[in-house]
Amino acid sequence: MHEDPPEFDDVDDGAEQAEAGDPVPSNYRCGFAAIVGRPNVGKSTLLNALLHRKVSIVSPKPQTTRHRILGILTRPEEQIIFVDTPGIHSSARRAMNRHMNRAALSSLADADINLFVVESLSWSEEDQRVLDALKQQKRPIILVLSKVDKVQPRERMLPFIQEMNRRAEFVEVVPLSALKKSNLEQLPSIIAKHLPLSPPHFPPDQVTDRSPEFQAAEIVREKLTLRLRQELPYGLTVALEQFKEEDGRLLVNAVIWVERTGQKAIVIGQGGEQLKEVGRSARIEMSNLFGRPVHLELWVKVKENWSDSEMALKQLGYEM
Ligand SMILES: Nc1nc2c(ncn2[C@@H]2O[C@H](COP(=O)(O)OP(=O)(O)OP(=O)(O)O)[C@@H](O)[C@H]2O)c(=O)[nH]1
Repeated sequence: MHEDPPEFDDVDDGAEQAEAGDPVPSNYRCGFAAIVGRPNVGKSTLLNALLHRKVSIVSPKPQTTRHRILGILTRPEEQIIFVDTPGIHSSARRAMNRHMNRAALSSLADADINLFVVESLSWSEEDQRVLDALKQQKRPIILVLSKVDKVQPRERMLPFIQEMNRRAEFVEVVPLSALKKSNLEQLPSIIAKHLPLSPPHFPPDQVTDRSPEFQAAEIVREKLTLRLRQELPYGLTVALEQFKEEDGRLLVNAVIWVERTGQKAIVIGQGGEQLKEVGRSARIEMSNLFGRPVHLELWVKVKENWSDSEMALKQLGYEM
């Protein structure tokens, strides 16, 4: 069972937003904060909660995020460019998994500060591997202990925090729940202290570097991932064939690429029900995001072993 995604309607956290045209103060700070950790610890949920906007898709299945995604938070005194990264994982046998690890590792090397996300009360060899990679970078690390809403009673956190502090020197340890939006408010100010003095890199109203087309494809992939069981989500990807506006509506055609014919039948479902339901929920989310009606057509096609072919990955839009 998965938890309901948090809502992002006009949340007011009391922080003022910067406006276009405001003069930039000389003590303005701007830089990159990478969000790193093993798969499924809640990195994308954290990014979305910090931005009050969904810029990165979320599912209960590990390895949902496949790309490096920027989420931009602009405030009167700082612009924090968050980098959501794929979960770093040890079994990187397929080309897709190697691409994901590369994307994550290059992000933490480029960041001014790293947010190391660890699920509260849960420590594994995979977490240790991420920490080892982080330590090599010699950048400040904020330890984010995610999903504290699942910890009862809260006192159980204390020995865990002590244990974590023995593993590395963190500039701050922040236990929080991105899902319940608790203890998030202080994080941007803590991060900002470690960013260089610099004018903003992006206009104040820009929230992500990702195009509307990318976001539309990701929405379809999220709905599929939420509905499909077991391994199948890892064997599919979504590519847009059409994304255009006509008479005030958005016309979107997307192809769902799977690796085998048998998978095609599973995605479509009995009597086409599954695909219809995916299309319905994706269309509703796209209409909300783009603020206009959406006509969405989905096609399912087979490209054998696309996830283990560097060439197919490139053709399907994965940066190599
Ligand atoms: N209870 C609880 N669940 C959370 C919280 N944050 C995230 N989750 C859940 O954890 C699961 C994984 O969340 P994601 O944000 O996709 O995790 P991720 O680290 O980006 O995952 P990858 O894409 O695999 O790297 C989802 O089912 C989320 O709803 C939280 O604060 N509390």
